[in-house]
Amino acid sequence: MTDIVPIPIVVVSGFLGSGKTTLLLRMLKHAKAEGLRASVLMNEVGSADVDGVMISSETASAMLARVTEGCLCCTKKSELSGCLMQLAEAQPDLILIELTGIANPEEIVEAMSEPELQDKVMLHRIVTVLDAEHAIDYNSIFATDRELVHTLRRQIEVADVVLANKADLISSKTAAKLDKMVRDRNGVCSLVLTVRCDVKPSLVLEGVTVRSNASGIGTHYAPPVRVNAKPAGVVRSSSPAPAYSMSGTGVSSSAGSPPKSAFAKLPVIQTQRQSYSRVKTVTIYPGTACPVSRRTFEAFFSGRGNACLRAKGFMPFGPGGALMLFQMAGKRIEWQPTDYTGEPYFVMIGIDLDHARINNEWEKLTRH
Ligand SMILES: Nc1nc2c(ncn2[C@@H]2O[C@H](COP(=O)(O)OP(=O)(O)OP(=O)(O)O)[C@@H](O)[C@H]2O)c(=O)[nH]1
Repeated sequence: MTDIVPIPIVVVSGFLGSGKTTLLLRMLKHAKAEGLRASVLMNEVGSADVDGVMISSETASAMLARVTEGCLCCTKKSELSGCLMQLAEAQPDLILIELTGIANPEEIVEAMSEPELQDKVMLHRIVTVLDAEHAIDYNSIFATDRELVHTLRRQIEVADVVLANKADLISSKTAAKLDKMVRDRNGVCSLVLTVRCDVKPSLVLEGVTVRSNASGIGTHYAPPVRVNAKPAGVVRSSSPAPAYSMSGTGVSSSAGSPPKSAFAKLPVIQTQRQSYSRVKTVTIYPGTACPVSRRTFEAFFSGRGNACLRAKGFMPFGPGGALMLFQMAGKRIEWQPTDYTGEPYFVMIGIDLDHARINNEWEKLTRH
């Protein structure tokens, strides 16, 4: 007998700039090498979709859907089921969802349980990427935004896999603190220290196989097995030993495969709250002949504290004015070459960002 098997979904969550797109790119590369057709749903809290530009140049065979200007877990939740229906129609072997850095993944799971989606898609894994350099301090840094603190906590509590990413930037002492912080919140997840999300792809994609035909009939996908029967909202402290741990010098793995999503069939908590309250975004289009130097541009973001948690965009600071991908995460700035050929722009994301003030400051800077 053959069954129509729902398409597995991997949800990638984690705070702004932690490394979600880095992980997504790795998983897409792996999927392609394995002959898996992956579709992607990207969500950006602002109006400009920098990550979507990076993903589209990486995913020749995949279908890409984008939701911008809001968070799929709250303000844009009503769009999620339509997007997933659309992506499912193309019968990919896998759907990857990259959430905004301020999204609560449990809300996505809730939306997936809508009747029209139930036999089309199923949760495979929730993977949360942490910025190992800063994650321990989030509670104190964001103390004034209770919704955000709750969201960041839930990102860890409901994850099947937690990547403590940016391990190149932390000491072993910080790694030990991080290990404890994650384990206090989630005793069952696989927890791995990573640099640039370099993780064994099987930890995320094990069990995902090529669907044998376009209708999905005859696939060998094994449905998730719950490893934890406690209701959502309960901190899972006593639990089976994780398949991977973060102790010692880094990753260690034990025998056996990592668990399928523990969260797939947990009772859903109906929550009405927004996942953040004070995080705002500003997008600036400086024009093709940007009148400031790269150094002045970089200085524009410094000293802003929580008012600039993340910035990214495309600016003409490459050789001969070529566009470069600009990334600022955790106060660190990176520049990379890009295929993007559109108009230069950058996005700033921060707490209580004042749109008019940022615009004024930018204009003032460019007049000198
Ligand atoms: N030093 C260091 N930088 C990293 C690592 N992983 C990612 N980055 C950099 O961190 C920045 C943010 O990475 P992304 O993958 O875009 O993070 P993200 O979570 O998708 O960001 P948003 O979706 O915009 O919130 C980029 O400049 C990356 O190159 C790492 O392990 N170490």
